[in-house]
Order: sequence, then C-alpha cells, then structure tokens
Amino acid sequence: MDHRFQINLRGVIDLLSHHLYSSPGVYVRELLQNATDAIRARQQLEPSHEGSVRVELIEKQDGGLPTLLFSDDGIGLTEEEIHRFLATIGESSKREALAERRNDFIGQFGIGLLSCFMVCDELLVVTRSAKGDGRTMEWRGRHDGTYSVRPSEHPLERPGTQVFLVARANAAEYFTAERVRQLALHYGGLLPFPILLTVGGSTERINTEGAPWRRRYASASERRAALLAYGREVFGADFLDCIPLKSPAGDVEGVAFVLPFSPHYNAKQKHRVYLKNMLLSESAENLLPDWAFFVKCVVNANELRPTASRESFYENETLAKARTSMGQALRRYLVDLSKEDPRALQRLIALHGLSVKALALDDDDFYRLVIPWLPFETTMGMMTLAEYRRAHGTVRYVSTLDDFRQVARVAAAQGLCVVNSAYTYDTDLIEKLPHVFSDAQVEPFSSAELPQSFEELGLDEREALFPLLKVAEQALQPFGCDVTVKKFRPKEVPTLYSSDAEGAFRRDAERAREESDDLYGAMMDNVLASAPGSERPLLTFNYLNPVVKKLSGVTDRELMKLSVEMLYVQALLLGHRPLSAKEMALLNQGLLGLIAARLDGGGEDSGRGGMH
Ligand SMILES: Nc1ncnc2c1ncn2[C@@H]1O[C@H](COP(=O)(O)OP(=O)(O)OP(=O)(O)O)[C@@H](O)[C@H]1O
Repeated sequence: MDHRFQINLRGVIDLLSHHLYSSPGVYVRELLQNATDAIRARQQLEPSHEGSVRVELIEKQDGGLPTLLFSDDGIGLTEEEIHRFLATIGESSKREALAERRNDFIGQFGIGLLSCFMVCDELLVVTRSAKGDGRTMEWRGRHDGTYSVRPSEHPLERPGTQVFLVARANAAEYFTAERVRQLALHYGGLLPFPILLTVGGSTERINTEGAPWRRRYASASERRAALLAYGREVFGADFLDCIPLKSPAGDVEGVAFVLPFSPHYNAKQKHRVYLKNMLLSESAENLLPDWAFFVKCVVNANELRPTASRESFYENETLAKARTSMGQALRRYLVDLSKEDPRALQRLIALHGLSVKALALDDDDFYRLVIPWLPFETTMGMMTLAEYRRAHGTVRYVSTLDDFRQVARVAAAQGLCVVNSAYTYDTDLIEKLPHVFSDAQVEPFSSAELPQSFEELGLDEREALFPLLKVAEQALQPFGCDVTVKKFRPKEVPTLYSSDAEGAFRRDAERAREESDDLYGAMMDNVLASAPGSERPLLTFNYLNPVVKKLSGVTDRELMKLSVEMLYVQALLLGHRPLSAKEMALLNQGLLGLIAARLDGGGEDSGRGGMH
C-alpha cells in the first residue's frame, strides 16, 4: 500500500530560517509580496482597481505581546483555494502564470508564507474572494503543522485578505513600530500603490510614489538632482553623476551612480535590485559587466528570475542579455561625455582610469573616442598618444617598469620620447593603436636601441680613448659584455649598459642558474641552450663625462681595469639590473681595491696611479 510523505513543519521552518532566509525580518517582505500579487490578480479582473496595503501594529496596554495585521484589497481566497494554496506547502496559485511564461506575479514557490513562522507560532488569515460567493473565511495555521478553516465571525465588507500575527516572545523586536516601518519601507519602498502604516491610532503612508526614475520631473536638471538625492539616501554617498539604465531583456530599468572615489580595481560593486518593485537584494553582484566597477546601481527588473531565497537573480541567458544592454548604456554615457563634456570625462578618467581603459580595450568605437583623453607616462612627461604622435610620430614604448627606469633618464636627455606602458592595460592600449588608426605606428623600445642615437667620436678622440677601450674589452670579456665609447647626455652619466629583450632574458636566466641546485640548474641549462640568440650587451662609455675623460689618461693599467669594473657594476645598478654572484664579487673586490689604491697614494692625487 502506498503512503503519503509526512512533512515535519518545524523541520522545514528551521531549514528555511537557517539556510534560505537571511533574517527573520523577511516575513514583512513575504507578506507585502503576497499582498502585491493579490492586488495584481484583482487588477486582472478589475483593471481600474488601484489597491493598497495596510499594516497595523496593535500594541497591548498590559505589556502583552504585540499583534501585526497586514490587510490588502486584493483578489482574496475561496475556501477551496485556502485548502489548496494556503495549506499546501509548495503549492502556489501563481504557478500557472509562470508556466505560461507570464510574469504577472512575484511569488512562485509556495513557501513564502512559512517565513512568518520565524516570528510567530500561529497565523490567522481572514479572507474574502473577489471571485467567490461573498463569504469570509478564516484559516488558522500553526507552526506544529495543523490548521483549521471555518467561516469567519467577522465578515469583511469587501474582497481582500487580512493576516494576523501575534509576536512570539523571542521575536518581539520585529514587532516594534520603528522596525516594522523600516522593514516595510526597505522591502516595499518602490511599490506603486500606497503602504499605510497605523500605529497607536495614527496612519501614515510610508512609501513614495513608485521608483524615482519613473517619476516625471519639470526639467533634466531637476531629475538629475532628485536621482542624486535618491542615490545619497540609498548608498550614503555623494555620487558624481547618475546614468539611466534600461534593458528590454529582463525588462530592467534603473539608474547607475558614478562613484565619487576610486574603488579597488576589480572590486565587485554591490547593487540594489528590485524584482517587480519589491526589494530582492542589496548586494547583487552579477548585474553589470566586470569593467563597470565605477558605478553602483539601483534597478527594478520585471522579468528576471529570482532564486528561491529571493536574494539574487538566477544566472541565465536573460540576465546575460540584460547585463550587455546595461553595459551599453554605460558605454553610451561615456561616449556622450567625451563629445559634450570632455572635462567631466577627464575627471572621471582620473578617478576610474582602469575601468575606462578596460572598456576601451573591449570596444573600438569607445577606444577611438577615449584615447585622446587617456594620459600616459613618457620619458618626457605625461601626454596622450595623440600628443605623442603629433610630436614624435612612431610611438615607442617599454612594457616593464625596470625597462623604463633603465632608459628614462638617458632617453629623455637625447630628446627621445618613450612611453612607460608598464601600468595595467597600457601595453595593450598602445598595441591596439594601429588596429584602430591605420596610419599609426607603434614599436617596442629596448635600451639596446639607445646607443644608436648617440654621437660618434672624432678620429683624435677615438685615438685618445683607445687604451681605455682595450682595457675595458679585456676586463668585461668574462661578463660577455661588449664595449664602445660615444657622446651622450646627460654628461653626468659615465656609462650606459644596454641589452635587447633576449639579452635581458639570458641575463636573468644565468643569474637563476647560479642560484639553483643541480636539478634545477640542469633545467636552467636547457632553457639557456634553447633561448633565442641575442646581441651581446653593450657598455657605452660617455666621452662627455669628466671621469671617463680622466680615466682615459690613467697610466696605471690595474687602476684603469678596476675603475672600468666599477663603472660596469654602477651601470648595472643604475639600470636597476640585479647583480649576479660574479658581479657582486667584482663590486666587493673593486671597492676594497679602490680604497687600498687611495690609501697607498696617501690621499694625494699625485700618488701612485693618480689620474692626469
Ligand atoms: N494576501 C493574499 N491574498 C490572496 N492569496 C494569498 C495571499 N497570501 C497568500 N496567498 C495564497 O497563498 C499561496 C501561498 O503563498 P506563499 O507566500 O506561501 O507562496 P507564493 O507567494 O505562491 O510563492 P513564494 O514562496 O515564491 O512567495 C499563494 O500562492 C496565494 O495563492
């Protein structure tokens, strides 16, 4: 024989309160939601019916537990519907509409009413159906899973439903006037019909008239001011601007607020979302594209699906489409700003540069519009790529901070403009330039190219430098470094170490090889063997530098070698290149050697090995 499942209601309530609902306060949301659905259902029968919800707090004079009464003038329930929908967990009168893909109602799961048992032990529902025989029925449901139905001794004059909840002793905090007002406003603040709260005989309307972005305003500036004031009220921040959002997919509408501070890059903004004008969540994260971290928004969706906890939207195709549409609205805003108020766009870029850059990479049209306003660091100061191209033609760039430091000073002194594209997205943005502007040219720059722009020495000068060159070639042979002499600025820089990208890689790999154990070392040997061949690094002596000139006249070859070695190490350090073990040893010996030479000479310039 077949048996029916039994449900332990207490167990189910426990499950809901601990695992589905974030707080017992959601009972107000569920009751408002049922009232809203009932009013909508009645409007389908009587389109001119306006509807309202009344919430009354009945406080006992004798200090007994308060009662809350939720009344609506919605569709009500017949006796048969009471048994079917109110008393059957998981049964909902709204399922049919959902199955027909109509989005008339907020409820769908048939469990919302159970949330009331988080704050009371018994529910009394008095209801009169707009469709029935005019009788008023009374349903008493208890948290132990029993219920009773009977005709009410207090018939309702008009169709509608009243729900009575007597506070449970440990939930009395959810039944104070302040808390009820706050919860009703929180969840139902955007509902398009009045919510009237009665406490101690006086009644107030607690919600305003629907969503602020749907209201009519006398002018655009009044609208902007009202929306910004609303943003301040909701998020407690003075936003820079507000952007209307709309998506046909999901029937979403709302407003995005531009943050007045720069959020952490990649921080997911938490948005406030309403479903059919009832608050769904204050921390929805999946609503906007990832790059839109410079805004926080409030939206209402009529056709997105809630999760059963009603605290976020289901990630489905409609939500993905809505996200794209809202992304487009944000993009349009930025595009319009670039045309109509470039200064405001510049301020926005200064504050939210990364977001703007990410969007520019994603979208060619936006790139074209925004690139004239994006500042880049160069060896000759901050400038936009457009300014760079006007002054220097081909855009040269280095993609790491170390590379930039290595070339910055010397390149600037030669009048060479190089972009530091080490910051997030900058290299990609530069490399995108020729794809968007067909006449643009860009090329990566390495320190190896610097000496090409240096001035050559005259014949006499070269002859005078010959001994120094010979000594330097020999001294730096063990380090695989070539040597040359040229004239370059600034003259305070005695030598420049330069290498191309492969050379830098080889250098790093060799250093790692030195520091590694046998196993790893063997692996590094393989890496080095298969590394692409590179030009040898080059140490360029600067003939304009007084020390170099002096050094070329030194007669003591040992001292000359020592000085060359020291200049080599100094060039590496100035170029922010880490020293290998061999080079560290060179530095130590060199310093000691120079001190010894100085001491031997008794501190006199005319001593042994002095420079002439
Ligand atoms: N104020 C009301 N007026 C008329 N019918 C109501 C009212 N409140 C509840 N009901 C009926 O009780 C049923 C169960 O309500 P409940 O809140 O548990 O679930 P739901 O609203 O259908 O779905 P969900 O769990 O998603 O909220 C509803 O489907 C509706 O038929």
